[in-house]
Amino acid sequence: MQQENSKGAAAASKDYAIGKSKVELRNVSKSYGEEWDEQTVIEDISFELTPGDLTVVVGPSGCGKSTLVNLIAGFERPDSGEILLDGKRVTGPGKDRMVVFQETALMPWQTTYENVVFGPKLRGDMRGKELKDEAERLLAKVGLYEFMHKYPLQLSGGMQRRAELARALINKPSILIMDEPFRGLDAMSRGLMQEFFLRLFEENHRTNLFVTSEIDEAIFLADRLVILSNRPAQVRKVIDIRLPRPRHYSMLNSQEAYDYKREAMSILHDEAMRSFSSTGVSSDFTENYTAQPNA
Ligand SMILES: Nc1ncnc2c1ncn2[C@@H]1O[C@H](COP(=O)(O)OP(=O)(O)OP(=O)(O)O)[C@@H](O)[C@H]1O
Repeated sequence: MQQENSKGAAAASKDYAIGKSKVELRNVSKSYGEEWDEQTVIEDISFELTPGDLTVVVGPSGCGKSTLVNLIAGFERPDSGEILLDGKRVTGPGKDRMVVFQETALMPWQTTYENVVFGPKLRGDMRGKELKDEAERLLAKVGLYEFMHKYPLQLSGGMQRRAELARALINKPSILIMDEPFRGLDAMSRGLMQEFFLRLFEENHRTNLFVTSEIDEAIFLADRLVILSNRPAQVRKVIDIRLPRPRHYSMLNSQEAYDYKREAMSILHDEAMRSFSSTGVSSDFTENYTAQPNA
């Protein structure tokens, strides 16, 4: 539940109380298409986003991860089952659930600052000096203070993702949802963004859902890893990742991280095999394919 903070609290502690919501998915299913060509994408999924934790959903390409995001964000409705936010059923989108997508959603004709203030200004949630101060505080936090008057196309890919984060955070969401936000960035920018995002998360431990298809990224970030099957997506396994925080990339070389990776890879490998055999890929290929964890 969103808490009000006492006046005059420091910015960091002001952030700390925000975004500690709980999300419960109970037996959620979703299909698309008409009865005669119906395609079940999500099948009987149940798990929780626990308050203050970073839950990472990982699964094979096309298994239904974005559909899951759309359901939690309220852009889509489940066919059966329910999604609860702090015990209240989700029936549509809301600023309490902000989503950062893999494609940039920044408006190219507006400056970075204008993009960040757009939502609260439109809704009239904040205005004047309060809005300006909050936008500047967040832009400084994501390292874009000097770039606030630049247009999105004048920013690098990593900077655009950080601008999107500021644009989401200004709404003080109860949960932050990230749908493969670093996909498409080059390896160096992706690594830097992962570390940057972790620092941001570890500052206030906002309830967070992060979707990815990269195992290393998943283990590096997660408190809890939810591994999905091929479509229709079902939960194959939930693994608590107990690597210490604050995290550093070197931790991915530890035995503990290796063990997590091996377990997750083995499940995803089984899913890949099931997918190959159902599409008739030759057994020569499937027998020769083995997952090689490389922590
Ligand atoms: N609105 C829709 N109408 C019809 N089919 C849809 C719709 N949204 C998603 N699908 C189908 O659901 C399946 C899962 O798509 P989704 O984008 O959720 O998977 P994903 O795991 O996020 O994929 P990727 O790893 O490629 O990002 C796909 O077959 C897709 O075509």
